[in-house]
Amino acid sequence: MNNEKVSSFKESYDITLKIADKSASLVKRSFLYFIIAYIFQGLAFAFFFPLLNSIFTNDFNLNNTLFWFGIIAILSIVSFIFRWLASDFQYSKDIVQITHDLRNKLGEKIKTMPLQSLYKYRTGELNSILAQNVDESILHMGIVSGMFFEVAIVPIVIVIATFFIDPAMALALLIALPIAVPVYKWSRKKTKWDKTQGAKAHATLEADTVEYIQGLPVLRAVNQVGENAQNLQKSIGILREVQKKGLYASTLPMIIMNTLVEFVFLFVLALGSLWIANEEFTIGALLALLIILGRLSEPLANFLAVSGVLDIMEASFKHIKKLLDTKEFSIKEPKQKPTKFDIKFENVDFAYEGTNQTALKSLDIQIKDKSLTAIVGPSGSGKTTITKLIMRYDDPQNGIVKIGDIDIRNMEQTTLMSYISVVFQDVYLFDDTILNNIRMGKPNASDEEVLKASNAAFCHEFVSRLPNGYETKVGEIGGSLSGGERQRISIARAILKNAPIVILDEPTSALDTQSEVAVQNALDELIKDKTVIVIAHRLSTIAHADNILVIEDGKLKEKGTHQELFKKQGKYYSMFQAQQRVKEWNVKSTIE
Ligand SMILES: Nc1ncnc2c1ncn2[C@@H]1O[C@H](COP(=O)(O)OP(=O)(O)OP(=O)(O)O)[C@@H](O)[C@H]1O
Repeated sequence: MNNEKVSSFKESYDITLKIADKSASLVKRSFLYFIIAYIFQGLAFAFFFPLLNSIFTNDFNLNNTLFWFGIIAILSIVSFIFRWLASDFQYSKDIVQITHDLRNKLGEKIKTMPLQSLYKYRTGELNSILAQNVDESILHMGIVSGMFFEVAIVPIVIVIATFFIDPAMALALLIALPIAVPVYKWSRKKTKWDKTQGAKAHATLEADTVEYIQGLPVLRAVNQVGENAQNLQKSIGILREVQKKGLYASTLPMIIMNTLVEFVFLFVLALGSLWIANEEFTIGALLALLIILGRLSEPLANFLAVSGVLDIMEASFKHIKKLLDTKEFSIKEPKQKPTKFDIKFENVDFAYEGTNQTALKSLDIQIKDKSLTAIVGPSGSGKTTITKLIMRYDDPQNGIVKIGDIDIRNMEQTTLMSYISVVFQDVYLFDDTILNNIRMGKPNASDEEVLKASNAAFCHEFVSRLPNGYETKVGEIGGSLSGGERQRISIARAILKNAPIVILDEPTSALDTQSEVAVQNALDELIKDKTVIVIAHRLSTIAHADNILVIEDGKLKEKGTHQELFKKQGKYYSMFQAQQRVKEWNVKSTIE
């Protein structure tokens, strides 16, 4: 448990500046002001010795006393001004701006990073980085930095300044150091594990909760609600354990530190009394020493109480940095835009990260502009992977994917995606109005354009039956839209987008016959004059395709029209025959 490495202050400082990014100079300025403020405060404390000595002396001199009062007052005022200037950064809009910029930067990263890298994160994890970690790192930094500089600088300045006034007193002040430093280090080490684990446990709980709620309908269907609730319960239990340990870990060092301060107090009092008795020390000096010790004990205890926050910050920083460091797609120069929309795979090899199995092997395929191409093949043969690479899910390890003879790596991601519409089997509807759900295909579309697309996708009739028509919120009607209706909304989106390439992951395969006819009519509208790629599971639906690509084990096995492939009596033929047999068998068993 205690093997967690505590970062050095230099490491923490560097990562802080990296996170603050273009506001790094504000952070540096604030830190510098804190350092100046606490140097002045330390000096003010150190001058308590001459002040109290001049008060508790036999030959009291008012001018002398006022002089030291004046010096302390000036130092305190200067310290106050610099603390104010440093804190201005904490409480002013700067820190909120850094938090805002960081969230935007992370959001931009999520938007542009390869989907392959994105999918390694669980939804709840990203949630937790954007919402919780950003606040934990930046906002906490503002609060803790002042405390940290106070504890780190004031004692050092006091000891150094005292050394020039009275070396014996400086040594007396140092007696707490050999114990305080190890207690601090021990405390940091002890809380480190718990805080790191705490952040992890929070992120896991959040991810488990999101997944549990999202998967609830499926879990209910397979009667596994209780089983999965156990997982969620486990995450809750782990968080409780970590929090319990965390509290224990931070309380013990605090008690020890407070006790230590009290012992140092007693020790200095005893030593001071002895020196006074031997006339080696004045009452004033002893009083000054006790005042300084009393003044130091409070920030020391406070800092120890919040030093665990440094670990929380560090854990948050690490999560943020990992996300920021994720590789981005590099856009090759010169950036280009295609004028036609045929698609080519030239000798493409692709393996998913973390697997040693190639999903696509030396794949060469050509999809003609404004043609309908079907991709068929056994489950796991690589059909979906082909469509993912067209959308630049990730770059292939070898080979090139081209649209209109241009390497897609020469296109901006947004440009590339503007050329492609996708209709999946599962349609995701956002919790917004039906109108806005369709408008997503073209955010600046007028209401008229949206209605036209809706009509073309055969949505109008069922939308008119909804309580508030197009203004009905998807959340309000819950899951009451049928699969076919959801499909048609997604087709309306695609019609509105009017992209030259359309990818269909056989959207009708899960529908009943009536819905299938409606969706098919909508699709016919969508694919007019487009480069269309259909991932087909039921071969009977793609007999009319201009070209059929048969994929097996990540390679192109056959290509041609239905008639050509049928005549060839190869893989396609045997797949077709097998499906026909299943169909006949289904019909027979229904009749019987
Ligand atoms: N995210 C992923 N990580 C690792 N391997 C993956 C991932 N997605 C797919 N694969 C693997 O890549 C290979 C090709 O998968 P792909 O989804 O392209 O097949 P498919 O032909 O579309 O299958 P299906 O018809 O069942 O949808 C399979 O071996 C699959 O297990």
